[in-house]
Amino acid sequence: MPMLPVDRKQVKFMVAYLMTQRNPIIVLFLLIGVNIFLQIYNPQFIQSFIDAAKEGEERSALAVTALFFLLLSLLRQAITIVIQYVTSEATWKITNKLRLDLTNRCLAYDLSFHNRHTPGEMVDRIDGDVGRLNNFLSAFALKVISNYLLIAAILIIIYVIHPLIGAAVTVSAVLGLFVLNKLGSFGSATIHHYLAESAAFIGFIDERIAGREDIRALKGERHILNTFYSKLRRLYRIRKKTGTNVATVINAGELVLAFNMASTLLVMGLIYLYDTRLSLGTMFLVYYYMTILLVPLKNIVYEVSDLQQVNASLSRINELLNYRSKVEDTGSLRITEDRLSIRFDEVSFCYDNDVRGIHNVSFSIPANRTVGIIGRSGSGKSTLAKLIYRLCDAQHGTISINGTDIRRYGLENLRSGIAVISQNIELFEGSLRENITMYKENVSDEDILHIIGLLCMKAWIDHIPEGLDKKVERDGKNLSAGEAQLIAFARAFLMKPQIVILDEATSRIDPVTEKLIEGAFSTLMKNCTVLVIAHRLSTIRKLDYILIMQEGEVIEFGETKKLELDTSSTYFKLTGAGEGINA
Ligand SMILES: Nc1ncnc2c1ncn2[C@@H]1O[C@H](COP(=O)(O)OP(=O)(O)OP(=O)(O)O)[C@@H](O)[C@H]1O
Repeated sequence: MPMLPVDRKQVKFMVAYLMTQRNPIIVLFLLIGVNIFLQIYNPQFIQSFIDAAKEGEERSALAVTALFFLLLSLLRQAITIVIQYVTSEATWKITNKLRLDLTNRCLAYDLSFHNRHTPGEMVDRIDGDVGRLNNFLSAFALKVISNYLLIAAILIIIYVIHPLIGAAVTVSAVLGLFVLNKLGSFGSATIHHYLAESAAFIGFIDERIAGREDIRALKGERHILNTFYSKLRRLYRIRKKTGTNVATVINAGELVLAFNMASTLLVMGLIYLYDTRLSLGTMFLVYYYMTILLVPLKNIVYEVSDLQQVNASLSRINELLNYRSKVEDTGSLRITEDRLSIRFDEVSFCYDNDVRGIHNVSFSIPANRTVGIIGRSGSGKSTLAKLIYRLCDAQHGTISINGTDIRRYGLENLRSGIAVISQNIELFEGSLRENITMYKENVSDEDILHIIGLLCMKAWIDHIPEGLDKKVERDGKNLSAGEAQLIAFARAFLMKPQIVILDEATSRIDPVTEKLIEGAFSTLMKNCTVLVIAHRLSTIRKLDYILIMQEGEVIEFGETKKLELDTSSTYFKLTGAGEGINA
């Protein structure tokens, strides 16, 4: 198809998705074929009608011809409705699969990807871009295909009727298509630019709305509104430019078609004057075909702008699907042991913006032992957790579990054994049960209540009249921060992890509940290797090991008991200096 300014890779990609709905698409092509046949065949009744009327045919015979014309027109309309239904059904299935694939990929991508793309931007890609693609497939792709088939069929039939007129119409149509094709690529770059800016704008709004409470508390509204306004102005300017380009394409296309139609009609008139074999009915038939021909050609002009948007959306979808995660899931080993040791060997990691996460970190935690990690804010404590969980991979050094590099384990298998509980707890709209089980259907209420009991949270759940059926609102709005943390604990221990990472996990719980929970932890964590990231020394005193971070480096690592007695150790000085102090 000469009109499609879509690159080959994107066509290949779309074909792969279209193939998932092979049968409905075959049915569609058959229906489109019948539809085109009727469009070509039906006008011949008009030709017969005109010629018969001119020759004084009986009224009843004329009425039969007219009736056939009407019946076939009705049949064509019915087929058009079926085509629309099957198309919309198939395209929804295709684009929903694409939405699912994109969401899955985005969830699996590494930290570096998520650092670069805000959630709002991803929503625009997964829903906005795929939505545009859906419109393209349902309202456009099939229309374009039928348009081209119809153009070809009309040209053939006009050739059959009169080769010279056929040649004139073909020259006119090919010229028209050539010019439209040239117009098609005009403005594609501005549309791409507009879509990228619009996604970033949605990301901006999303982030500001999420941070509304802090913005209000810190009186940041004025600044936010000013930035919002300047971004809107920028978007408006780009949109104006894009709109001008699209309008130019449509108007220029219309002009080309009008000129083409007029000149072809002139040529046809001349041929009619000199060729006495041509009847009035035949001339009307050719004219009728020409008017039908104008419809797909005009459609193509209007759809050029849609196509440009889809082209831009397709390349953005492809970009998202083809992103090469820096955390590659190439390992095939499975963790089979219950007891897991963790070892860091000269591990260094830098974030994308060249910020040093950790540098040359080495330590070793034996299986089923506990380690408390302390250090000033930004010293790299959470980075250690992200590396063990493989949200990102170290650029240097090796992290191993039971002596094997963690990159050699399957990612899902590795993560399934690690529970990370942090301050940022994500809760979802649904029941308390769903939020604890994370939608796993094979977890019974008894299992949940057992864990809740072990975590000494029974009094809390008994206090809730609806129990596990309690409705949790979006983002856990109807729960306190402490309650959200309790849910996170239940959620984590329900998965029976072998490694538990607590990143400031009890910071929002009241001191009485914290004491209760700490007691429960010691039972639950007996069979786990545990890393506790903390700001308060009291939280980690009872743990087996202490690791002190400073500016991305480990400045001390050792057994708590030994460090407590070593007067030269940083830990000794810290505990001597008192509570609540960071290294
Ligand atoms: N996603 C990120 N992208 C870029 N830099 C980051 C990212 N996360 C952390 N950093 C940077 O890496 C360094 C270590 O951060 P990390 O979160 O590990 O510190 P931390 O000791 O856990 O701090 P806190 O106690 O405040 O949680 C900091 O300088 C921080 O700015």
